[in-house]
Amino acid sequence: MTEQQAREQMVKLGASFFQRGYATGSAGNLSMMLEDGHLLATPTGSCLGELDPDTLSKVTLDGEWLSGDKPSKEISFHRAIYLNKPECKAVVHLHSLYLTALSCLQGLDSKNCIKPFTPYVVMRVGDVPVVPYYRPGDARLGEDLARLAPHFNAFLLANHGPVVVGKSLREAADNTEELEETARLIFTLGDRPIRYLSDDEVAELRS
Ligand SMILES: O=C(CO)COP(=O)(O)O
Ligand SMILES: [Zn+2]
Repeated sequence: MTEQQAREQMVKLGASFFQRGYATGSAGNLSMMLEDGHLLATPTGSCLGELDPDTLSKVTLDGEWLSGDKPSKEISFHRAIYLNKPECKAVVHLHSLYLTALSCLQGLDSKNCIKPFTPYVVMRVGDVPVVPYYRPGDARLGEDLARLAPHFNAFLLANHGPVVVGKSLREAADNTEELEETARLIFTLGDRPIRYLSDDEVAELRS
């Protein structure tokens, strides 16, 4: 994919998230690795529904701002993931309604906040650890994600929202939607007893 195609894809996926209510206002940020090894990211304060391919931020893996508008304040946690997970080529962070609601619950299992009850989360994403609450932009988000990145494909920032990685921006976006819909199912099911997948059923999906 050329850099221009990458820019256009980021604009298109941002608009798609926004139009379907997964992103609102100026919350959330996207990034992807370009073929030259630099990162393309959404500018700080930008609305995912109104991105401009020509003003997207370009930064080095070391965090040097090369071109475009000022990068997201979360660029350091995006970088921490790329630096610690070589197969990761894209990162999606949203404040989507149901995952953010889930992130505000007390008593989440910090090792995996989504106990499997449908197959796709297991097949596509796996366990989702919880990162403790820090204010947006705090360097500790990057420190914690650096530690977790080698082992997981998605993370829930407590009282904030999801972070999902992928081998492409398309994959990271699809997996974010899968997780968001799963969180929606959790709230839809409410207090009704859930038949969780058994250990054998989960193992079969992972094999
Ligand atoms: O989601 C956000 C902070 O966590 C949005 O921040 P940016 O506008 O700087 O990307
Ligand atoms: Zn955020």
